[in-house]
Order: sequence, then C-alpha cells, then structure tokens
Amino acid sequence: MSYFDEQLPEMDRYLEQHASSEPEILKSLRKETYQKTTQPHMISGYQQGRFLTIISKILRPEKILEIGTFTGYATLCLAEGLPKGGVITTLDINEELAYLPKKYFAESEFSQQIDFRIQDAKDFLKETNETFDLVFIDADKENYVEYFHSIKPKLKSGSVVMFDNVLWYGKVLQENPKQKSTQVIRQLNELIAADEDFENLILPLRDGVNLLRKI
Ligand SMILES: C[S@@+](CC[C@H](N)C(=O)[O-])C[C@H]1O[C@@H](n2cnc3c(N)ncnc32)[C@H](O)[C@@H]1O
Repeated sequence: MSYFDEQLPEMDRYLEQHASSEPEILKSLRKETYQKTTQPHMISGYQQGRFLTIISKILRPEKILEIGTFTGYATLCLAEGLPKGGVITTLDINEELAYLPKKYFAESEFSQQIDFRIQDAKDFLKETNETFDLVFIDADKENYVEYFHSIKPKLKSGSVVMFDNVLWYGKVLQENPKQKSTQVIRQLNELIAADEDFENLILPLRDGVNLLRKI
C-alpha cells in the first residue's frame, strides 16, 4: 500500500504510467500473490520494485541480502542488477508460503543466483561472516534496531542498505506510540540519522524507504 494509493489514487496511477514497465514474470507473481496469500499488501509492488531494480542496476552488487522474502517479488527485482556470478541471499521464516517464491525463482533467469533460505534472519546474521554490497530489510519491524546493529559490521564502504516501511503508515509521527513496532521504527530512524558512519535519506516511496550508504 502506498501513500498516494490511499490519499490520491489518480496520482498513484500517474506514477505507474510513467515508470518502466514490469517484467511479465513479476506481473504473474503479483497476480498469484493476490490470489493465494492472506496478506498480499506485504508485496513490494510495481513502483517500489522498479526502484529496487534501478538501485541494484546502478550498484551492480556481487552480494545482496534480503530479509523477508514473502513471495519473492523484491528478490527478483533486486536480482535484475546482479552481475554474472553475483548472488542474492533471501531469508524468510514462513515455510508454508515457500512454494510460491521457489516456483518463480526456478522459472526466472536468475535461478542459479538466488540462495533462498528458510531461516530466522537474527540467526543468519549471528552465524554469517559474509559482507554485503546491498541489503534490503523488509521483515519483522520489532527487530529493525537489532538488524541495524548486526548488519553494520557486514558492510563495506559504499554498501547500501534499505529499510522498508519506515513511515509505518504515518505512525512515526506519534510522539508516544503504544505499538512496539512504531516505537522501534522511530528509534531506528533516529539511530540512523545520528550515525556518522552513514549518509541517508528517507524516501516517501510507498510506506517509506530509509536509504543508507556506508561512508
Ligand atoms: C513485508 S513481507 C516481505 C515482502 C517482500 N520483501 C516483498 O517485497 O515482496 C515480510 C516477510 O518477513 C518475514 N519475516 C518475519 N520475521 C522474519 C524473521 N525473523 N526472519 C526472516 N523473515 C522474517 C515474514 O514471514 C514475511 O514473509
């Protein structure tokens, strides 16, 4: 769900009409996500998907990490920017839904470059010694601050991190939020803004993307 989608649907349509078109495989995946899942709004979708692809194509990352695969829409968008030999590791804890991303990953031209794991991201980040050029974090909001601390040592100068949903449907403006997720997202945005190891900007794209570059 995007801000414009709710507030000014005609602007949302205008934005889509004036962006690059979505590859056919993503159209099918989006359709099947809406048919087969109970929370299809979690999908990144058209505009954010094109944004992820462009960032990935600019960076040409050897190693991408995605936290929160869901049906694999953003995974395939990010994979479009991988150079030959590059790999995207994507993590999710939902085993029941895994058949869907698996099917589309296998069909895609990136099947050999996608490392899809059913694993809790907190465990993965504790175990891995890898470093990443591009990271997309789009999972359990309550753990966003923990993800920020654990991803930091796994970045190089120039690595890019994107946290999704950092406007949290506008709830970040609440001064004393009761919801834990809102509290954590507010804390995350403050931590990032104060961290001199990064330059960042919150893009008001869909539900807000905090875009960080490690200095
Ligand atoms: C918003 S969806 C991801 C959407 C996807 N990135 C896309 O663009 O279409 C969030 C996903 O995070 C997964 N998730 C939640 N907690 C997680 C955790 N601790 N580790 C890995 N994945 C998790 C959920 O199962 C869910 O599929």
